[in-house]
This record gives sequence, structure tokens and C-alpha cells, in this order.
Amino acid sequence: MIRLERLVKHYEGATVIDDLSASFEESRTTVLIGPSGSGKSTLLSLIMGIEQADQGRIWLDGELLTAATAMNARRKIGYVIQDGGLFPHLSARGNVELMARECGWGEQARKARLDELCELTRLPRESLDKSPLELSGGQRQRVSLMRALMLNPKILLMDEPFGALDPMIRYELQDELEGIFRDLAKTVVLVTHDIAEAAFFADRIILLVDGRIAQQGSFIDLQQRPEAPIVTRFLQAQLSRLEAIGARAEGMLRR
Ligand SMILES: Nc1ncnc2c1ncn2[C@@H]1O[C@H](COP(=O)(O)OP(=O)(O)OP(=O)(O)O)[C@@H](O)[C@H]1O
Repeated sequence: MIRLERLVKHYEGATVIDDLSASFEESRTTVLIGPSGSGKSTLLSLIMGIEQADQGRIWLDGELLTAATAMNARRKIGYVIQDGGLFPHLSARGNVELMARECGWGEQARKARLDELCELTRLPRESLDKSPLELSGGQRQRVSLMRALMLNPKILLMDEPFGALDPMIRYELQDELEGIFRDLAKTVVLVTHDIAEAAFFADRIILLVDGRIAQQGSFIDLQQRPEAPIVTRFLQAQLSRLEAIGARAEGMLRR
């Protein structure tokens, strides 16, 4: 479980996270959505301990995150970003095994875990010997997911993990990943711009605007019981185009 308590973060004098408190429940998927620049990635960086908050506190599994605990805390967290963020000078295997090697895992333990993860993510074993540059976008994201899961962290943070994929691969991977989240019972925080993706994955959606929570709840809550005009505007910006096309198609069918 992750608890954020009155977080504030400034960049160059601008307030990017503004007195934000939230909890992310164990084994649940929370999706962060919001306009560009609303602070979604910054929030993940704060939870990862990559960036430090100017005010407020973060608790990971009941332990306060500080500069001294950050390194250890990071091992409880798997992190997947758009396009994988893999090291190009290492093979896919090298990327996946990196942290395990650093933690002193022996060859047998690493191999056993790699076998499990190849099966889980449906990555062909021969892809492991390739450079990330030789993999397709979908394969890169599978490798990135394997790397994030290697140490079996309780928490998975995902920053637009499907953003760079073509629509069909994206659809396939979304489907598989939703099953993986459910089976592994991880605490997942996923950032996306796509409201359909948010509705598909989320036990709960948090809509961030200007570093504050504009509303949190299910997709239905946001759609049917918006708590501020910006919630309606944000949803409409994505939904109205499809609805308009649907309505036009229906009209043409009736004619
Ligand atoms: N390292 C940094 N230095 C200075 N400003 C930063 C830094 N990182 C983020 N910002 C600023 O903080 C604000 C929030 O950025 P952030 O990346 O968290 O937003 P976001 O909601 O993830 O945006 P997007 O959806 O476009 O990825 C933006 O105005 C951004 O320019």
C-alpha cells in the first residue's frame, strides 16, 4: 500500500504537485489521468524516490520514504515507461537480469525466474539474446515488464506503457497485462492519457489537474457524477468525438 500525505513539489518556482494526499490500495490498479503537465509523471518519480518532495511524506508498505530508505524501497517497485527505457548496450536478458545480479542472485535462480517471466509475458526465449534495438515495440515492452517484475516487487508503476505501440499490439498487450495484474495481485499505478485505457484497467481513476486531484472514483463516477466542470471537459474531449461519429452513423442507418 502506498500513502501520500500532503505532497508539494515545485520546479523552477512553479507548483507541480500541490498539497496532494492519496492512498493506493494493495493489489489494486489505480490509473492516473489528466491533461499534459498536470503532474502525473512527477508523482511517479516521487513515489520511486527519483525526485524528492519539497513538503509532505510518502509511506510504502508502512515505511516512511526518505533519502536513506529510497534505495531499498526502490527494490519493492517495478517501473515501466513508454518505449521500455531499456539500456541499448545490454541484451534483453542483460536488462532483465540487471537488478538480480546486483542483488547477488546466482545463475540458477536467475534462469528459473527468467523462464517464469518469459512464460508470463509470452516473450519468445530467443528474443532474450537480442539487443533492445532489434526488438519490436511490443517485445520491448514485454522485456521492460519482465525487468520490472524480476525481483517480484509488490508495487508496479507504469508511465504510459502502451503510448508508443501501434493500436493492435497495444490492444493485445493491454489484454494480457490486465490478466497479469489480476493474477499477480500487484499494487499498480498506471499513467495514461487514454480514457478508454483508464476505464479498462482501473479499480479507481484519479484525475489530476494542476497537481491536485480533481476527482477520484470509477469511470462511471467521473462520467455520471462529475465533481467539477474540468472533469466533464476532460472526459468529453476524448469521448465526444466517438459519440459524434456513432450518432452520425446511426442517423445514416435510419435514413
Ligand atoms: N525535471 C524537471 N524540471 C523542471 N520542470 C519539470 C521537470 N519535470 C517536470 N517538470 C514540469 O512539471 C510539470 C509536470 O510535469 P509532468 O511530467 O509530471 O506532467 P504529466 O502530467 O506527466 O505530463 P504529460 O502527460 O505531458 O506526460 C510540467 O510543467 C513540467 O514541465
